[in-house]
Amino acid sequence: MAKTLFEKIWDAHVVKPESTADGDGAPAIIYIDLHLVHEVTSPQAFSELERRGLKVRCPERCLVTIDHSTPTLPPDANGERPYVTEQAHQQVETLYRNCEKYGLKLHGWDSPHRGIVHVMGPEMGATQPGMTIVCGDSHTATHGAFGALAFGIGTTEVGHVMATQCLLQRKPNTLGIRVDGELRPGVTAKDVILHIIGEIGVGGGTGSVIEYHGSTIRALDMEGRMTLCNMSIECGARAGMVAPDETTFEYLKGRPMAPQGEDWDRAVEAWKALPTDEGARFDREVVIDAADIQPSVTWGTNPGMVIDIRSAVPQRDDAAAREAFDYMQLRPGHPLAGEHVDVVFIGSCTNSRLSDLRAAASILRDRQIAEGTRVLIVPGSEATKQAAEAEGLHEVFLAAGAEWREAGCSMCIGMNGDIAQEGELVVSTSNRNFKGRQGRGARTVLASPLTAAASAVTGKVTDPREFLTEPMEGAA
Ligand SMILES: CC(C)[C@H](C(=O)O)[C@@H](O)C(=O)O
Ligand code: SF4
Repeated sequence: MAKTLFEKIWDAHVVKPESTADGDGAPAIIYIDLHLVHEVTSPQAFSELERRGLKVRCPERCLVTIDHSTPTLPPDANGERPYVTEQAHQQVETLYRNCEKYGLKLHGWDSPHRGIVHVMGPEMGATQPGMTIVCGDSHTATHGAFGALAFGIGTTEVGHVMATQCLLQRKPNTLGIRVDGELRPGVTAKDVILHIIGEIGVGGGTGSVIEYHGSTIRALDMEGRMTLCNMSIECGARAGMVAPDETTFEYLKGRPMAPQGEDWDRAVEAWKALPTDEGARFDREVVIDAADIQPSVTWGTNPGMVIDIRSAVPQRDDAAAREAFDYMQLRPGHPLAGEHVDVVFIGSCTNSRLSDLRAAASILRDRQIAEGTRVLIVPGSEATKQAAEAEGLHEVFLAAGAEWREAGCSMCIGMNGDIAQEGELVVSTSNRNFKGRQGRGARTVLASPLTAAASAVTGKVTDPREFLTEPMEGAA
């Protein structure tokens, strides 16, 4: 029978199928290949292990790091890290202690790989096609870019996976999102996913595993595919995935945790069998034309409130829109482009990889950031930071007047103290624009790294095509 990518991975990992015998049916038990762990959602799970006197079943299947509560400013003269609160400090210290106690390798401050868990997993080659991957973190969907089934779990489940390497799950349904055609100049993977969420809405993927396919998706590099899959959760999907292909294999080859030698050849053979079979059906399908996608931004307080950057904020009069207009201090029918920008944040597991930093640098090179705008650029991992510095990107950023920080989640969520002030407008390459996400009263506009960099230069929400040297195809 023809199967989808999702079905192949699901079937290969079922330890015990869902029982439908008793009406409700017990969920399936599935095996987990890789468990990503960070300091925020692990403490209770470790406490539970301790309470029950259990061990971590497969320490070698855990990839552990610190990312959310970590300061992005360097240590002081005494080597002290500037933690925002003692609680943030303790969260990190607790993970150090738990890793020691349970025999887990922690990519802590001294690791050259440390970073946002969704950036470092792929970078290390830990994320591989065909795997089941979980993390106590909603943006685990990022790893689906490799043709893995990757999704976020709750803290209780983090404990289950630690103890058993298995998880109870109901089989989700599938949603195919096909995007065909060439992207217009200045349009990036971030614009594709913002456009998709704008089209299908924040509930458009609820309960589903999305497979992104079509010629536009095939043409994306791995970092673009990660950006795309990363935001799947923002339309309510359980996971997002892209079938593996040569682009995937080329990215993974030679990475520290990827298979080597003959194992590599065997792995690639197996991975080639993963893509959705001809004739396999998704439960639902959405089709998008790449030509319809423009640089996109959010205007409201959820990631589905999206407009083409040249459009006016919609003339909506429903309760959600009114609340959003009020919080965002925007008026329906007026353009968002041209609004004063207080802060630009380039970072997060959506857009903090080398290609994102290069995109930002392509606009910031030999330019200055507008007066009255603060720009924070935070690489996703220590390895990304090193790679960016090796090609001099940090010099471009510093010369433009931006701040160049240590790797971590930073202002995506502000748990480490990197926040915007009340009322400030932030153009942010992250994935959530909820009220207060980037600081109490801070107003978030989600955008691509190109749009963020263009807005940094002008100090206003700006169409990045104003900075492109190529002809502005489609621009009115
Ligand atoms: C802190 C963590 C549990 C949370 C998540 O689940 O995604 C965070 O990463 C986020 O992006 O909101
Ligand atoms: S970068 Fe943001 S979205 Fe990603 S894991 Fe960290 S807080 Fe969550």
